[in-house]
Amino acid sequence: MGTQLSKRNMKVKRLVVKVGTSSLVYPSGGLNLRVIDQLAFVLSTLCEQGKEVILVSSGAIGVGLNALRLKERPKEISEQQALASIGQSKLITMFNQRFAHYSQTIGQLLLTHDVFDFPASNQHVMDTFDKLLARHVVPIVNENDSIAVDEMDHRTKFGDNDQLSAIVATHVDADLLIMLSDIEGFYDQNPLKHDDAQLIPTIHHIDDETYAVAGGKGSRYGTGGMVTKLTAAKIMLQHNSQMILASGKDPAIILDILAGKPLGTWFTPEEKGVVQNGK
Ligand SMILES: Nc1ncnc2c1ncn2[C@@H]1O[C@H](COP(=O)(O)OP(=O)(O)O)[C@@H](O)[C@H]1O
Ligand SMILES: N[C@@H](CCC(=O)OP(=O)(O)O)C(=O)O
Repeated sequence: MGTQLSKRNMKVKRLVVKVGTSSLVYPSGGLNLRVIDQLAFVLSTLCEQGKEVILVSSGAIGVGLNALRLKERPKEISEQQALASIGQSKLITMFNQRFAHYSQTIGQLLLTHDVFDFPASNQHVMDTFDKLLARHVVPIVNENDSIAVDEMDHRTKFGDNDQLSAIVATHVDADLLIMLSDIEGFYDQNPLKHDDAQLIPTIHHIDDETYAVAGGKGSRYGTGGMVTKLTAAKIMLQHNSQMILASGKDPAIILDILAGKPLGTWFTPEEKGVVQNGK
């Protein structure tokens, strides 16, 4: 546990932040305006400091459910896709308002998996990211839930935004992926079921043993639970990059993470996992 007290070495120019539905939507269904506003403030501040920031935001279906006052996610795909269409436009409107309050321009990118599979479309989406970042705009990314569907050999779904955020982060060569969830980090057992679960501060390798302690989702809005977060971390490690899993309750945590404070769980290749002792 010695690393808990040491500052992390964080040199980040290009950053991807992923925020899950559980951080954006209250258990009762309403939008968490405080979190949205703080995210807008923190990410705008980082842009002002010259960093390049991409936000991958979930929430389309959760916000759509609330807009129609539905308590349960409908089973039918077309119903879910209609909800995503309603929720995504409300969500981006809210982000637009809050970022505008901090004089920050945003852009919306709704992606499907095939974009990354075909070289020309992959190149185009990369060019779009580059142009937006060069103009100090924050791209806000989600899966295009209203049209994504898998058929035969045509794969358009990512399945979950944890993997989408890692795919985006590796494609744009981000220095760091910060994954904000409803939990402080990765624990040695599911903290919802075990009171004595311990937070693991640093992970260099993900193997079957790591997956064995990853449980399912924590709220009715979450999708993948810890399994999809580990898969995202694995994608980052394979790309010799890093991810920090931390709580999205207070998005100001992003500033502390970038300052090197040992918060959450740091998934990092061994050679990058250097800490500055005593600073
Ligand atoms: N080993 C573990 N460490 C931390 N959380 C775990 C673990 N196993 C299962 N979980 C659960 O995973 C949940 C986070 O996943 P999820 O509900 O999908 O969140 P999000 O909406 O942020 O994507 C936590 O609330 C927790 O209950
Ligand atoms: N694209 C979906 C979210 C999928 C997803 O992975 O959700 P979450 O587990 O809350 O990050 C939506 O916007 O509702």
